[in-house]
Amino acid sequence: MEIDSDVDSRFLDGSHQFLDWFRSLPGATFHQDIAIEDLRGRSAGRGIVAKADIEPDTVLFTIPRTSILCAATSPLKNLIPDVFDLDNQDADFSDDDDNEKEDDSSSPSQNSWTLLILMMIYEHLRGDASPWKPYLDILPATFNTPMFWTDSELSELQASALVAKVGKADADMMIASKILPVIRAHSSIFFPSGASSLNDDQLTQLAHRMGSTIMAYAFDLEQDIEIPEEGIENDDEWEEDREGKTMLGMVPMADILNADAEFNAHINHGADVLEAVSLRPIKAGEEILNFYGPLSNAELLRRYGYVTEKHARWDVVELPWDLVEQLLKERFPLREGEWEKVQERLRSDDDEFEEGFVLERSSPDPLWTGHFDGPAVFDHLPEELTEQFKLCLKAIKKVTEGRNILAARALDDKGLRKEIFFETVLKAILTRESQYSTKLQEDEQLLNTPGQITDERQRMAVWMRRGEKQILKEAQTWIRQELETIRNKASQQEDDGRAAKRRRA
Ligand SMILES: C[S@@+](CC[C@H](N)C(=O)[O-])C[C@H]1O[C@@H](n2cnc3c(N)ncnc32)[C@H](O)[C@@H]1O
Repeated sequence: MEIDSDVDSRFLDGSHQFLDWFRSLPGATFHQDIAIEDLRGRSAGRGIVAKADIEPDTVLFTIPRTSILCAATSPLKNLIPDVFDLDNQDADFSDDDDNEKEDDSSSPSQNSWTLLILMMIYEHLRGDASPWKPYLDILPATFNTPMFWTDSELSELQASALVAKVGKADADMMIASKILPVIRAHSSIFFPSGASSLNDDQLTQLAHRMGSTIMAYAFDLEQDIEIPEEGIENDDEWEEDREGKTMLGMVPMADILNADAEFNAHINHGADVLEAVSLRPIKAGEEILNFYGPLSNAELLRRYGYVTEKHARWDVVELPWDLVEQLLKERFPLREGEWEKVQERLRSDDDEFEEGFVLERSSPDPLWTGHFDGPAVFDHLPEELTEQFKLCLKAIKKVTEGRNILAARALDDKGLRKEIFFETVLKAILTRESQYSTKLQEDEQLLNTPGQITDERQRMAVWMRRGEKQILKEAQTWIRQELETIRNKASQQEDDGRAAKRRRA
């Protein structure tokens, strides 16, 4: 990547000023053997790199809680207390999973996510007066998340379910209903006399920028109060909350750490400080890496705007039920009107019925050292899919009052049912594969031929869709093996039956 020398020196100045500011915070520490480095050459922005070998359990840096930008520290909370008073709003976002308003981006009530956007906009507009200025200066102004992609860039995602999750329209609605009205109602606070105001378009853009920064940089501050003792297996703490239900904060320095599926550092959350600690020996020159969670590359791209080879182990692909259902309709021809009844029965229990299923490998969580102890393997189909398939057979039997012999037999005979199940899912997977406009080999060739892809967004899109196609291929191989086992077993049973007959004769 070519880097303009002016931009370059501003980038370096930004890092220096930020580090000076950070070091001056009461209670902050920054280990002498680490440094903030320019990693733009590999499209990774800033990162922290070891300058000498580092022992495990070394405190790499310490962040005083007072330096975190969140509802507990932001002066905005005292300036507009009503807006921050979540208890007295229509929607309670505390921890009620069933609260429907929680996802309602058109409701005016706030959540921890929108409040942090407001705090960041406020601090940004304060300019030099903001105590977080050197920190805000190094936060990104542009993003590589698909939210900011053009239609033509988005088309590179092809048939990925990510297309439906980009969420630009929802974000626009959230900004229009929750952010702009608050700023306009308190314009003297956001734009004190002398400060030039921003029009709605400019404010909307600023809110998008802050929202995307939070998505990729903020930490969930409530779940992490306890310091983990024995590593992080089975610990949900990396499942950072981006749905607005918990207290989010911007944590200077902790968010300079890049991350990968194999990592070597962890942020411990203490009562007064947060500490970055090495999990294992780190060699001089190695990047210090955090962990953002067991995320697929599609999810990594959606939230953080990057993809990595190691995260491919958690790649997923969605299989819509419609594809399976269509094949069942062909396999079990029914009389006019009967199929609609089957569909109705299946959907009669809203809680049980699934519109789609996620195909994924079995992949153990990383060890507390940040390593894996085994490969990710495709070795199962979702249980819920097997269950829904069986429910569909039951619905066919019921609707046809037992007239459909195949459905009735498949319900009684587990082996036959399994065979029909795998055959159907295999065909559905082949159809799903054909929804992508290029084949796996073409994507591989694109990625492996130097000069074929010059655009970073295109590279990430091809990388991500190739990962989904790889799962589809692995699923086919696994299902074919399962089918072979089932058929071998059935023919063995037939042979045994014939041999027994001969013996009796
Ligand atoms: C919390 S920030 C980390 C610091 C960031 N590199 C910066 O310059 O401000 C998260 C962002 O860093 C980038 N990032 C993190 N890990 C990365 C990796 N392994 N490879 C490439 N980019 C990465 C992504 O752009 C992501 O949205």
